[in-house]
Amino acid sequence: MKFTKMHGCGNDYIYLNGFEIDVADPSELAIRMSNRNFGVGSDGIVLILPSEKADFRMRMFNADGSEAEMCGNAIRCVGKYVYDKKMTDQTNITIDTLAGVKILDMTVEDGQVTYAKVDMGEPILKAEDIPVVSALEPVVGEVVEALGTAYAFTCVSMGNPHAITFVDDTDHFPLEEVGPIIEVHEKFPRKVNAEFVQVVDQETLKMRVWERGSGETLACGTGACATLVAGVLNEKVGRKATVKLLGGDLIIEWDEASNHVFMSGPAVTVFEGEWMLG
Ligand SMILES: N[C@@H](CCC[C@H](N)C(=O)O)C(=O)O
Repeated sequence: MKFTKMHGCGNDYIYLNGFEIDVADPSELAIRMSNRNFGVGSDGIVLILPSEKADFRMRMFNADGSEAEMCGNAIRCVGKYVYDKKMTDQTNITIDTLAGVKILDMTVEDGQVTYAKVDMGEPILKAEDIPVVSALEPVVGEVVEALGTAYAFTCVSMGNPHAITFVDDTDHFPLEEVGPIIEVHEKFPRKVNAEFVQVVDQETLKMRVWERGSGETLACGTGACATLVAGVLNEKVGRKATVKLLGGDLIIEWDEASNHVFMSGPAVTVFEGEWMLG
């Protein structure tokens, strides 16, 4: 089975062409392929499929086999995959996800996509739709305790759930200890992606993420979008900012007129391979 390894800011997934192959159990395959010792090694897998609603459809599975509604870094790579492999000759395409149809505007250099801007749609701020158990609306300052410390979270869904808290220093934050506790906290009925964010200035945020189903990753596109929204709601940042992640930078804008969030960032192909284990 042929696969392509790609990343967006170091958030790496294995891309499978669902036009050519039929994957019977993607959850189980995600667990095996993502394993960094016994598999290819990745944060999860992504299936590229035909769609009746859009130009293409994507399904993404975290490293633990759980399916996520949306993935910001993967959707840029799906755009690159279909353009570079000549499955489309358009640089403006639509991709169907469990979080709705998203629109991509791709930059091509020397015949290949290097960068894409994605209309990520409107952020979801209603507690029951995120979902988070909270009486707040929007959910700004929901206190969740982990290891004896109370964290004030702002909760935002970009189709998938995020909980964002602001810290003084992301570099020295004990993410491996706090992240797993927040991910499965009872206030988050569908679990949560947890973002720990340092404000650098009005136009720059630094973020580390503990992803639902994958643990710490080098970047999270939906997480960067949710973080910018949280930054605006907490009056810490303007409506357009650079979100600096361990694996690179994303530019995020929350447009006031449309209420849509736009994410811009790179998409990179690392290698192609053949999976021999069935
Ligand atoms: N890394 C992704 C998000 C992947 C899904 C997430 N772990 C979830 O379960 O919601 C991104 O770039 O958005």
